[in-house]
Amino acid sequence: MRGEGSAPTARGTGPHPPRYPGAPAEQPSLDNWQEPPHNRWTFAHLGEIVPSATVSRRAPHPAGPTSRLDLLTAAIPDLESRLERSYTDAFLVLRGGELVAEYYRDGFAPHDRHLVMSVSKSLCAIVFGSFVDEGSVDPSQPITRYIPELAGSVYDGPTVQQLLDMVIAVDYSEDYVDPASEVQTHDRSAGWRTRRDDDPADDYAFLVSLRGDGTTGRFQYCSAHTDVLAWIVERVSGRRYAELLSERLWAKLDADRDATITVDTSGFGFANGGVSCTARDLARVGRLMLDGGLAAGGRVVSQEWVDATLAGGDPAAMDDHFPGDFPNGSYTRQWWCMGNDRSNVSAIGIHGQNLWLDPQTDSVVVKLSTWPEPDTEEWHRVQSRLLLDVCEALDG
Ligand SMILES: NCCCCCC(=O)NCCCCCC(=O)O
Repeated sequence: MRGEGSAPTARGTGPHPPRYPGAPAEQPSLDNWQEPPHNRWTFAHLGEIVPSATVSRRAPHPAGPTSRLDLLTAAIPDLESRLERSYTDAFLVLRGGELVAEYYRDGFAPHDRHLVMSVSKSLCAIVFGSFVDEGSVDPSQPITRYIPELAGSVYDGPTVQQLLDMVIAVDYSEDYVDPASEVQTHDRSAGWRTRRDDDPADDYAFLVSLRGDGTTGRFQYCSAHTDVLAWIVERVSGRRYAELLSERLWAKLDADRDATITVDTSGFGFANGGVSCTARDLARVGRLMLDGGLAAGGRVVSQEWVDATLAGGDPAAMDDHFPGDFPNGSYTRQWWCMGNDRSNVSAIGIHGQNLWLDPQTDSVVVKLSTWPEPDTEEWHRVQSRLLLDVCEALDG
């Protein structure tokens, strides 16, 4: 992956996959995108360079909420008001192949994409699992075997499996509302907030800057770890993460719509939180998990990978902080495992995003929301109570 087409990098983090095959060393940027040879590519990918709005072919949106909840309301009469009160934009229940219920708030339609925040992490893990399956990544190996540029960082020593399970002590505050937190520096490096002069040049450079005390084994939620996973699959394939997410997952879902992922100035997809997609397409991802890694377009990831995810991780590794009331909860391969008697497993994103699996009823529940706060114990409780009530209604 070196030489022609390798993207220039922030010092010490490259090479990275080129934005497009055959791109010269100087990659497309805000300063050169209108010039050849970049314009051949940028004119068809402008959203990666200049913020772009969607011009919907369906405008205006239908007035009022779209709601089909009748199969659940006998068991949960106040379902619609609970969805409203928990700032739901989209809600969907799929049992086997049957669409049992669907709800979209006023102003949000089934074809609208919604930011899924850290649900993106669980999508990344599926892509990552496909690389493990084919033998190009070995989770027992040190992270620096794949990304030597991480030598000297917190990632110098831990294994890939520890990265997947987030059991690395890292100087990274995941306090979303603290301007001094690392998660906000991470956001700025990735183009999610206005840059400051001394910020790392891009997400790769941010990852290289992270430090820790060298201990492993205790769960510490850290969004940066997912971007390292994405970096690893980029490095072993020589392809951009956005392309890998498309080829290895999205293209196999028979999805209604393309998903999107935000990119930084180097074109690196924000694997930990930057995916947007429709509720129905996200439900297709849940389906493939319950179907042992098989999607409409063929096998995505092995049954073994899926089984290991659904089996859960080590509850003893968790701190007391698990979203909702799940004392036996665990985290493995970028999924939250509730450790309850239903064996629920979920992809979770701040502000109320859930891709919730209920193996007992072979059901997937998607809830996409816009809670006014990113992440409070109380909101997680409200959300998980609702999701559990839906599962219990499906039992009946
Ligand atoms: N800054 C970019 C996006 C970060 C998205 C973070 C996210 O969605 N996190 C989910 C946290 C889940 C619950 C964690 C907890 O309660 O411990």
